[in-house]
Amino acid sequence: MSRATTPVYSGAQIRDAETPLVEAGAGPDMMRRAAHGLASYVLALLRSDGKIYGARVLGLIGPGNNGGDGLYALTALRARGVDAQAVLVADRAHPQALEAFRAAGGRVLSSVPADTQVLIDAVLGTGARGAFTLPDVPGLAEAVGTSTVVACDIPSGVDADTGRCPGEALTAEHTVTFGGAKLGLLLGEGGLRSGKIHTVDIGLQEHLPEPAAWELISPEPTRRKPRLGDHKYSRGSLQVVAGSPQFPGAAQLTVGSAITSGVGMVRLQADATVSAAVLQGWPEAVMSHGRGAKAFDGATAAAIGPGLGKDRSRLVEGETMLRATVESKVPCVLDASGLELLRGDLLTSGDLGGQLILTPHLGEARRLAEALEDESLEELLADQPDTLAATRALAEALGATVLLKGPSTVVAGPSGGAPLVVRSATPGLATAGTGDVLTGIIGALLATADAAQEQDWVRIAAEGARMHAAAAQRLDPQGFGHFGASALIGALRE
Ligand SMILES: NC(=O)C1=CN([C@@H]2O[C@H](COP(=O)(O)OP(=O)(O)OC[C@H]3O[C@@H](n4cnc5c(N)ncnc54)[C@H](OP(=O)(O)O)[C@@H]3O)[C@@H](O)[C@H]2O)[C@@H](O)CC1
Ligand SMILES: [K+]
Repeated sequence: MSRATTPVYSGAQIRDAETPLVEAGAGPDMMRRAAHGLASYVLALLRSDGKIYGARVLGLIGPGNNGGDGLYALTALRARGVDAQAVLVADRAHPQALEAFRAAGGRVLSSVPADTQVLIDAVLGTGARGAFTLPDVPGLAEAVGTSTVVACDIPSGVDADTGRCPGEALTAEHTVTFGGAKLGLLLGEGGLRSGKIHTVDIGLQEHLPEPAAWELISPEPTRRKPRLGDHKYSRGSLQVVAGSPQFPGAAQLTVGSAITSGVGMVRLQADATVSAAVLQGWPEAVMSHGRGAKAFDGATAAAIGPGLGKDRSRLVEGETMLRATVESKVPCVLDASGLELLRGDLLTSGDLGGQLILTPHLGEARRLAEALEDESLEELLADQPDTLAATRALAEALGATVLLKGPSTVVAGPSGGAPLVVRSATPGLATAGTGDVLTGIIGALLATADAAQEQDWVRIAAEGARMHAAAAQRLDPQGFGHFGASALIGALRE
């Protein structure tokens, strides 16, 4: 993997890597490094907030090693003059860490002081099992609202493997995590509760296995740039089947975002009204008059689905085009109503090919699972979805690449390589039409790509999601959500 990506591990992978080191007696050293990393991070937060000496920090301490990390971090903070105290939420705490904390003058309180500036959540880490109930500590609920919550390793209540929260959970603005980023910090509800993630090296690196996933954090270096000598055909041409009289805007957004993402030519197959509307905004778009597979001649990729709605003739055109791409193995992105074309043999072949990229949101993925009559997949997509496992399972069942949209988008190929994750936690993206923009971006990337293998399609789809999220971030850094899908197109240029 390139440096554009960083590894992400399951909680179990991190624990398995730690076990032999703990058995060899390195546990205390690792805990000291973890605590030092956490204390340094909190000190930096306090410094940026004005002062360190006398600043009020409270550690919420659980019964295991996570609580031990918290207590050692409080001890280190005390050495720097921070007024760091603890509340023990269980009837026991890491004995050596508690002793060190007390020896440094730390006190165990029975409530959370109202003037707490930073609240360290060191209740549960990777040893959490089953549902969590928030501790009944006076002042805690208020402090959660007024102080900066920093999670030690992972917010308590979040499952480190999946991001699921089987019971209650704490929400952090920052998470200082040890040894490697955990899936639970990125995925599902965990992705909404972990805030900014900072990883501390505790000496595990060489003991870690292949990661369970990779996070794409900066532009994919393999993305094709125009070359001297290129012409409009050599730069790829994208065939779009989008829009219907009811949803002409979907075609505009798909075509416009494809053009803006950089492709030799974008051709649209649509009726006269939709074509006219698109041409007004995007005069460089080319209208293809052929019908069915004929319109597809010479295109290097296709984008099918946005805004076809329930329009029968448009859906038939979409299906003809989809079959043509699957048969010829030409890359294609399928979204929105296009996903409903996956019926009969298209649903059950199990071998559509990695070059076909499906981009469902959770609801669309659930409908696909239902159509597949796959109960275990439905279970993975239920109330608290396991988005990583679900994306992999859906990709495997259909034999296609699947990009499951959400606050963290997951992309998996059909034959089980490590999925890519893109954090797109920009709530402003939750508006009508932003999915059509993503389809256009991925279509353009597919049309211009020098791609041939499964992992290439996974990377292209993830790069599309990253560009989409980065555009939203540029447009709306404060997260007010004051933008629509068309504005996103204007913000695509990096
Ligand atoms: N291994 C290492 O050397 C290193 C580990 N490190 C750190 O240790 C953390 C892992 O520590 P850990 O294994 O002690 O587990 P931890 O998360 O503290 O919780 C276990 C305790 O919680 C309890 N409990 C469980 N579920 C519960 C629930 N739902 N609700 C309530 N209670 C529940 C459980 O009780 P039990 O089930 O045993 O009765 C047990 O007492 C890891 O995240 C990292 O921070 C780093 O310092 C690097 C070196
Ligand atoms: K924690």
